[in-house]
Amino acid sequence: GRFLTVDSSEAPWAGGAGGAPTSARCSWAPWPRHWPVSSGKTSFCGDGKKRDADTVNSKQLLTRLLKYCRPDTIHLIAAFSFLIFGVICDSLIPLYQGKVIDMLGGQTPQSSFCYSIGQLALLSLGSALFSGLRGGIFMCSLARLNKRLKHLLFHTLLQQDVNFFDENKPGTLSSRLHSDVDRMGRTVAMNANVLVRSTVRTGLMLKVMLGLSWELTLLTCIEMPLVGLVQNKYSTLSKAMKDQIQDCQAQNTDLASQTIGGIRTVRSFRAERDEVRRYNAALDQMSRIRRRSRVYRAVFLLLRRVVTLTIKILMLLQARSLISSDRLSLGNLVTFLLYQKPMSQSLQELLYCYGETVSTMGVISKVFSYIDRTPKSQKAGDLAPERLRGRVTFQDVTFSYPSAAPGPSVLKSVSMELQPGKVTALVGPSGSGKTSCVSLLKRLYEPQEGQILLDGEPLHRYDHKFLHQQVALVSQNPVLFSGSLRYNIEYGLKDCSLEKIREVAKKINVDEFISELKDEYDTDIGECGSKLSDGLKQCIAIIRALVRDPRVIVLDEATSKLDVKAQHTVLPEILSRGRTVLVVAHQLKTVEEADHIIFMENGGVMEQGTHRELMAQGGDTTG
Ligand SMILES: Nc1ncnc2c1ncn2[C@@H]1O[C@H](COP(=O)(O)OP(=O)(O)OP(=O)(O)O)[C@@H](O)[C@H]1O
Repeated sequence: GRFLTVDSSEAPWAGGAGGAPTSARCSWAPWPRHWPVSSGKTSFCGDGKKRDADTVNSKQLLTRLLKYCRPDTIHLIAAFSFLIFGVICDSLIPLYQGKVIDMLGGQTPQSSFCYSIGQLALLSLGSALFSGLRGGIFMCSLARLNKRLKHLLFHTLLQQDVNFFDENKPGTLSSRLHSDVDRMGRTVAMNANVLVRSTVRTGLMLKVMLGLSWELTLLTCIEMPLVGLVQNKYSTLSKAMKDQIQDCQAQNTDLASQTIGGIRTVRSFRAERDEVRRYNAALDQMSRIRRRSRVYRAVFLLLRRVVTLTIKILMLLQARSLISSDRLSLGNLVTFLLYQKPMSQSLQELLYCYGETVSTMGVISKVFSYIDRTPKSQKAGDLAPERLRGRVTFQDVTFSYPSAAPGPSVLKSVSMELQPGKVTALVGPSGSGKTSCVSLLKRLYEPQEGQILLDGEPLHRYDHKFLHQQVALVSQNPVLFSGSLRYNIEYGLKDCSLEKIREVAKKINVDEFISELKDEYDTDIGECGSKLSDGLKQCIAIIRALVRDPRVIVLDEATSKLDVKAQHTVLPEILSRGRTVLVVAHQLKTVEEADHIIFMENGGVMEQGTHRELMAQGGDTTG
């Protein structure tokens, strides 16, 4: 019935007599007034100004996190009420147990004994019932909070500019989205839960214990500051270890998913052993960090145990003297001892919770920094004209990838024009900047200088959806998603009928082939289209572009995997309706039929003209 759903390795107090808050991070203060870290670098000994800033920052982060719980306010009020009732029952149980033990002597009438047993049973029942209700409601609220945060983070991630994904690896982002958000939710739920439960319980128990023996209570309370001193040191080390483990975990996830995702390449190069070795090396590094972390933990636990045992011995000596001087009955001693363990557990829970919160601050601040990140690219406008001609103009475009090291620009003052109803070919050797031009045309990046115009208007003035519907790209290796053929074709379109898809498929001669498949357009294509041939993948990508009826279509070696017959069927359909067509190619001889050819080299336009003109000027430098 405990809501504190930290797994046993993380919640050491749950481990019985030997349980000690291994991660409780620092001082003996019952509740944190100063979070020692937010960025993960500061310790208790940091300078005052930095600590104040961290404190404010941490408070803001926690307050903000709590705000996300608002939709569950009613549930949380109910859960906290059950929590308080449960704690009251819990705290009274040892008192009644002591009473019953004192009655075992034989002088007490049977009816009083039965009455006390009844009270004890009622309290136990109440404790179990309230704890169960509290746990259930808290769990539901936590699940809802997690869902809310994940939804928000995923939504924000998808809004980011492409450069953000160049800088952040998919494995790291996925780890933030899943494990970090889970941890954030758990921290806030645990904090609130433990704070209320342990504070109420500690207060009630302290009152009863002081009534039984102030000397023994004092000894019980001395334990905490002593343990706090040891924990203070341990917390700093443990925090650094946790950060390292987290980074290492993200790297390992990345490595494994890259290898599994690229299994075909791995297999074809017989690189399985190398990959296993690479993964093993990563695991070894992780083991080394974990081992060091376990050693710190073992030393900490040992020191803690020594303190606890010393206090226990002192308490037994004191109890003996109290009993022999008739200032304490045996029943009262049993009651005291029954209180002592939950009491120190409560304090440990508070400490653990404090430590867990402190170590989660870095995670919370990282997740919020993603949620708060505003895309660096210019906001899209709302231009969506009914008629678009499709004239594209590059005006003195200079561009470097933001994630690249400083160096010469990838595109240097590129100026060119793509005319409606004409096929323009962008030709050049590898690395000359052709794909970069296409990426800018699709507004995946923004040029640092110059601008790109569509029908005379800068691209950023167009509505985001409209622009991507009007400017379609078909690449050599189109990215398809797991799901059906139809899902992939109508990807991102809300109102695409099967008839429309069929119509386009017929025009490029693949409808018959698809209709012969078992589930026709609902056929599952496997992960990333792995069940399709490369040629069919390109056909699907072409249909996906054409059902949008774009005015500008970019073919980045898009028909390279189609046979000659298929190419001759597909191309007229692409060129129809007076579209602006941009074909990207490496060699002049593959674009003989283009109306206009732009030859690029080293990020600049070297020459342009018809095929005949360019051949007359010296031909294809790429051979
Ligand atoms: N995401 C990126 N981040 C940093 N640099 C990049 C990125 N993509 C491409 N580049 C660099 O930009 C330059 C131009 O690359 P681009 O892909 O535009 O050339 P390309 O002509 O299309 O080559 P290819 O024909 O081989 O596709 C290259 O030096 C490349 O290394």
